[in-house]
Amino acid sequence: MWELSFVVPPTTKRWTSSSCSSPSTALAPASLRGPDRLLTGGNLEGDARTALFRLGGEEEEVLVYKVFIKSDIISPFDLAASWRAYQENLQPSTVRGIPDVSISAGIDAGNENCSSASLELDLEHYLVPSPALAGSSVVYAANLTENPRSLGRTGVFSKSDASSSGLHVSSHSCVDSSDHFTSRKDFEVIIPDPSKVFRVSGMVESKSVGTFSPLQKQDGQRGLFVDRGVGSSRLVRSASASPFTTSESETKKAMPAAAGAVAAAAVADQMLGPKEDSSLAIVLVGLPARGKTFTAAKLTRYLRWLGHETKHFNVGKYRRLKHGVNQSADFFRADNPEGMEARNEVAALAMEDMISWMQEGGQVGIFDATNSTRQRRNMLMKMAEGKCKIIFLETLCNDERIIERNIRLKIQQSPDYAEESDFEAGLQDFKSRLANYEKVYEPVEEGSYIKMIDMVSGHGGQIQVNNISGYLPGRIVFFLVNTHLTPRPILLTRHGESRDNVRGRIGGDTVLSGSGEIYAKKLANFVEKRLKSERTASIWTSTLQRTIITASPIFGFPKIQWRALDEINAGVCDGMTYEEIKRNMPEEYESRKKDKLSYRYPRGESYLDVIQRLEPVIIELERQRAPVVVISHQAVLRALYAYFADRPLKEVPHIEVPLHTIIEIQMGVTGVQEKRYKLMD
Ligand SMILES: Nc1ncnc2c1ncn2[C@@H]1O[C@H](COP(=O)(O)OP(=O)(O)O)[C@@H](O)[C@H]1O
Ligand SMILES: O=P(O)(O)OC[C@H]1O[C@@](CO)(OP(=O)(O)O)[C@@H](O)[C@@H]1O
Repeated sequence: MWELSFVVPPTTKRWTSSSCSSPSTALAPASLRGPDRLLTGGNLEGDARTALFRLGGEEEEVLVYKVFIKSDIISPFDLAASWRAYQENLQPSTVRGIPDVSISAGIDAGNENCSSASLELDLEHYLVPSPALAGSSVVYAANLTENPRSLGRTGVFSKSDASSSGLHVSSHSCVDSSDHFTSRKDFEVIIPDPSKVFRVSGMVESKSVGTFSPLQKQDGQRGLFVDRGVGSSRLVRSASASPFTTSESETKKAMPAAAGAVAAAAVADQMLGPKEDSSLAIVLVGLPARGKTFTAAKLTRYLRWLGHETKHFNVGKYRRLKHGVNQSADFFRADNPEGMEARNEVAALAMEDMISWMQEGGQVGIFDATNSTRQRRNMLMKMAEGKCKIIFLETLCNDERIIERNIRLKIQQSPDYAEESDFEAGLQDFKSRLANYEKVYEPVEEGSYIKMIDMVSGHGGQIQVNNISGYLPGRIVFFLVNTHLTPRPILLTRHGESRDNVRGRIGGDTVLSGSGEIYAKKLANFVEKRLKSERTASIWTSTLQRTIITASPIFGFPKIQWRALDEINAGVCDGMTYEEIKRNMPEEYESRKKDKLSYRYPRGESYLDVIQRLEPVIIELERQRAPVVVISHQAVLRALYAYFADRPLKEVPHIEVPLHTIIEIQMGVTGVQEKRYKLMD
């Protein structure tokens, strides 16, 4: 197989598939690449459609090739890029078939490989078990929240509840337990003259709430404490003359498992002095069945993935443990003093637990309950005073159909109705409970708040914010603005096997092996069949050829190249085998083995770096309403998958993402579900 490249001058007026077969250019520089030879300096000559290569030498050897041109429509951008590349490098253009954004033509009726008539694929036939997310049953998010410590102490806490937490992750983890969880390499901070920057006595002002909090340590404290993005009162000037350093234990406690923007914001906050309280409480507000637990779980997942230490406290879980699962609607009446007292008590216990955890270094606590009266919210604000900043997150929904659907989902999922065999009776009870709440509901008008109004109906939704400032709250708002509930699949796959994969070389930018090419075709068939009933969908690739080539047989969908989807940059190790790294750079090899998550290749990236650059990809995947096929790389897909599967950061570098396998993430009203298809043996 020989590949002919030629360059079209920018003066070419028209260059479409039809003009391709009779080019108006008289002379176009050409090169020819074969399995063992590259011929440059040739010309593609006008109507004769022959490529001539004058090889020089005494005999002035000339090679003449007859050329048959078959081309898709070439965009002006491609043409310009091709010409620029030629002029700059005097080399054959390396511009590959697909520009940054391209819409491939519809399916060519004459092309057997692509026509749906040839599709015999039975998708179910390729299904394989998924390691983390149960394919069919969804775990109710409230069950996965924090286990009550305070109730544990009083002996009310039951063992079965403890084991339900985190079930979908831990039971199938495939993780190397030798992992560590520090990321010091990301925090080498050099500060020119610290004495001019910090003037610290024993107290630090928290400007946002105007309170003063004592420093945790004063004399003799060394080093820079990083607050993971919400500000902290823990920064002090180094007491010694040495540059800012931290002891091992301090580092472990205070350093975020994050890189890039998260780390930069944390360090900047520290250098300028604490602007905010050290911990942030997101307190949910809303009537039952308004998506509070759903939203709390999703936000927890996002913040943890970014490297912020976050916990989700669900007051319902405390109530069930302390008072049992069978409380009827009466328990929730505002004029039932015992019920009110019991509910306030469990709310206070959960808040206490959350604050204790924050005082041990926890960063973001998500406090999930109805918190539907001003009185309840006042109680929480009092408890938080001087300890953490509170932002209320209210979920409002005016669409009766959505509320009805949510109620039905709750009867199916909530442990409150697990023992109720009569669905209709459960429904009636839940509706009375809701009416009890509605009677006394007071929308949030106090403090800092974010209101999500009709965000799931798909139209007319909005987010209102009041008195929100700071790095992390800003990110939270941005995340919430972009999330929705429209069901759609996200298909994640690595590129087909590359030639470097075969040789065991990391990184690089090689084309596909034979079996990689077969996968590309099978993937195209799969995508066509899986998405045939979808109105639209898009294909995202990295900018490396192994993903672009894998996407090339897919027709009919726009293709987008993202640099953010490029494989982890292996820096000076790019192109080496793991064996070569071990032999030639044993220290690097050992460092990576010890802490694969935060190890950064010299002049390259760490997994934490990769996660940071993938944040816009996650936001866009959340925002998209149509299906997306992501064709990317092992490290990148580990990071993306960890977000959807809610896997802890330390597991990310070890998650199994095999070649020639499609991971289908189904986003929907009950959360995230997963299916895996293995297209080749
Ligand atoms: N912002 C929202 N508004 C309305 N419904 C939502 C929202 N977010 C999620 N939902 C839907 O509400 C259902 C019930 O949510 P859940 O979190 O259990 O309610 P709550 O905690 O408010 O009682 C979810 O399964 C989801 O489909
Ligand atoms: O972090 P590890 O486990 O090394 O995995 C990432 C590696 O996976 C590889 C294959 O070994 O990805 P890819 O298949 O995209 O080429 C390397 O390029 C990359 O460095």
